[in-house]
Order: sequence, then C-alpha cells, then structure tokens
Amino acid sequence: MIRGVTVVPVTGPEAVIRDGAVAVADGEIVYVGPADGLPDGFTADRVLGGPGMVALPGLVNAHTHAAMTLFRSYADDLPLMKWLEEAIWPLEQKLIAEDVYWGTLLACAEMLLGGTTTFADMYFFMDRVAAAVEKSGIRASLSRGLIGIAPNAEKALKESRAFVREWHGRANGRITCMLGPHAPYTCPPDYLRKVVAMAAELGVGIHIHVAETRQEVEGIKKQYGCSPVALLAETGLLDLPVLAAHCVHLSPEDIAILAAKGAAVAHNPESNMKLASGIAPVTELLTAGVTVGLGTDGAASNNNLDMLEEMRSAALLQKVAREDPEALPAYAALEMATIGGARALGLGDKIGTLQPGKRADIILLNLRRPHLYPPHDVVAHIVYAAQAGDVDTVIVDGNVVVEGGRLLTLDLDTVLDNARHCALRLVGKPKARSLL
Ligand SMILES: CSC[C@H]1O[C@@H](n2cnc3c(O)ncnc32)[C@H](O)[C@@H]1O
Ligand SMILES: [Zn+2]
Repeated sequence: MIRGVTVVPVTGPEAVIRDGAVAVADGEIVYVGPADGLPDGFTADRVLGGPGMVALPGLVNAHTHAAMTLFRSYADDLPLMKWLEEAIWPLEQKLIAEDVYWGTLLACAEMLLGGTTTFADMYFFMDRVAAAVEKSGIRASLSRGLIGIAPNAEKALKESRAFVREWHGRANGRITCMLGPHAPYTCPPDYLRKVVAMAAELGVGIHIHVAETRQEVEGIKKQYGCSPVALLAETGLLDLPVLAAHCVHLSPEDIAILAAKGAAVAHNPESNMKLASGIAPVTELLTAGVTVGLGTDGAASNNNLDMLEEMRSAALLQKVAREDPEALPAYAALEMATIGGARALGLGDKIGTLQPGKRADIILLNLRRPHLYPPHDVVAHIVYAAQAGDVDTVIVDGNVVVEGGRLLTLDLDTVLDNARHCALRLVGKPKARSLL
C-alpha cells in the first residue's frame, strides 16, 4: 500500500487526490482514493509513501532501441541517413548478443531510475533483450527489427515468429511482442505484406518507423507514387494494430488515414530535434483522434532515455512550432507519456493510469526539493520542473524495483563495467574526446 501521498491517477486533468492511497494485491491495483476511504480493517504487509511524495502511473517509453545506449555520444550532430549509414549501421554490423544484453540492461537501469516502467523496443538479438527485461523487472513490448532489403530478411522473419512464440506473455505478462519492420524505405511492399500476414497469424501488432524525414517522404513518393502512410495502407499494414514511430512529415490525408485505421503514433521530440528531422504535427494528430505516445528513440540520437525530460520537450516544441503557449498543455503531455503510450502498445487496459483492475506500475516522485517548491500545480511540476533524480520509488507489476532512488534488481557497477567493455570492443580505437 502507498499512503500519505498525493495521487495523480491520470484519469482526467483535474483528478488529483491529496492525502491519497493506492492499495495493491497480487500485483494489481485494488484501491485508489482518499486514505481515509480505505475499507475498514484494511491492512497492508508493506506501506510506502510519505509527505511530499506524489504517486502517478509509471511512464511508458513508446519507442526506443534500448541497446543503443552503447552508442550514446558516439555519433552526433548528423542528419538521420548520414548518421545511420556512416556511423550506426557499420557499428551494428559488429554487434554480438552479449553487447545487446548489457546495452539493454544499461537502458533498463536508466529508464527505471527515471520512472519509466514500460518501453517499446525494436532491435536485434531480441532473446537477449527479453532476458534483460526479465532480469531488470521492467515491462516491455519487444520487436525483432526487420530490414527487408538485407540478405537475411527471410531468416529474420522466421526468427521473429520464433521470438513471438517463445516470449509473448512471458515474465508474468511483462513481456509482449510485436513484429518490427524497420521502415518503408528498408522494407519493400512485398516484404511488408509478408510481415502483415505473419502478424495476423500470430495475433500481434506492428512497430515501424514512418515518415521520419522529408527525404523519406520524397523518396517513397518517387518510388511508389504515394506517401509512406498511404503505402502502408495499401499493403494492409494499417489494418492491424500499429505503433508508428515518428510520423513527422504527414499530410492532412495521412492524418485522416491514421485516424480512420486506428494506428497509434510514437512521438520522439528530442530525437527529431537532434537529427533535425522536423516537428511532428502532434496537435493535429490528437485533434484527429489519433492515439499518441511519447518515446525517446535510442540513446544514440537523444542522448538519454529520460521520459520526464521528453514530456517537457514535447510540450515546449509544440508551443514554439505553433507560436501558441496553449498548444500541448502539461496534462496532455503527461497523458502521452502514460495512458497514450500504454494504448499505443496495446496495453491500455492493463497499465497507463492508476485505477483498480490495472497492474500496479506506479512511481513516486519526491516533491520536497528546491526546484519543485512551492507546489502550485502538481501536473505542471511533473511535466515542466521534475527531473529523473526526483524519482524515489518505482513499482512494476506490484514489485518494488527502485526504492529511495536505488535500483534493487541490478548491480549498477556490473552493468556499467560490462557496457563500457562492450562499447570499447565495438568502437575499436576510441576517439580523441572518449573517456572509455
Ligand atoms: C531494425 S532494428 C532498428 C534499427 O533502427 C535504427 N534506428 C535507430 N534510430 C532510428 C531512427 O530515428 N530512424 C530510423 N532508424 C533508426 C537502429 O540503428 C537499428 O538499425
Ligand atoms: Zn527509432
């Protein structure tokens, strides 16, 4: 049980419970409300919380490549395709399973300590990603990345099927799976149709990068005579549950297609800013009724996995793009980072708000800090002023994984040392400013 806290359940802009309580049994939320409204005789094995603490749903990172923590600050200040083709893809050729394991554990540590309880991942060696998720205690939606133009494209599809069969629903349901075709420019329509058939057969969704850069949209138009979104619709991909990462360059027709098909978007404002890809039309997407979650993208293009920071960036970016301070208000950003992301991952019934019946993915922020005083508006504080270091407690599926700002599931030094060794082996000769 959590008590003596302010509860922000993310069930409505004004829903704030002072002196609130959240009770959990068998990993499920069984009560959310005023502390004095708990049923008579209610007892708890363990009580968390206290003055200055705020309880809210765990944050959902709706798009990342966790193991890319190994490439953090390796290649910066480049546009997407130069960054991928000249820096990242050559390095990814050298990845081995253990790199992905340690890189993912490093990401899980960073995310949990920053209040993220769920992430959507697309990468390679996904068995090792799943093992890292299982060990760290985080929740994740995992997709084996598929590059349709690569020599191993067919083998990768078969591996995806085996991965989904082995891992979907594992770790007490903390792990779910999707198929992960990388993007329309690396997966031709015939390959996408095979992915669609396999996703339908397995009953899972599809996680894909879409319309990230102007160059992508122009390239797809030249090759296929339509936009990336229209191309996906033509292959049947949008008839399944879809998590479309980026969606920066969309026409009004594209937005209407996404809304009509019920596709969800993962917005990645910091990665989009850093790679200078552009500004996603988040306000228009939300107005059209599209589900929008928030993601960091990989740590190589962000360069962190901090969802509190990402919320602030998302809100500020819409305001500056539209020259409208009312664009993407604090509560809308908080929704995107919680229930929006949960819905985008197909987990809207399970996580994303604090409500009875949902799994207990809960974080406690400590507001008794100089930069959070005085607490005029708890939602504005969470979005505009809080930092990862304010995360005191993190609970995933009813298990306490961070307490007093300390990670309980992993030995941090071991993770840092192994990640450093992997990074060193991958880059070979460190660059001049490297501290490896
Ligand atoms: C096929 S596994 C995932 C693949 O995606 C690459 N990647 C990382 N960030 C981005 C991005 O912003 N747009 C497109 N692709 C990206 C990653 O390096 C892997 O190769
Ligand atoms: Zn990405």
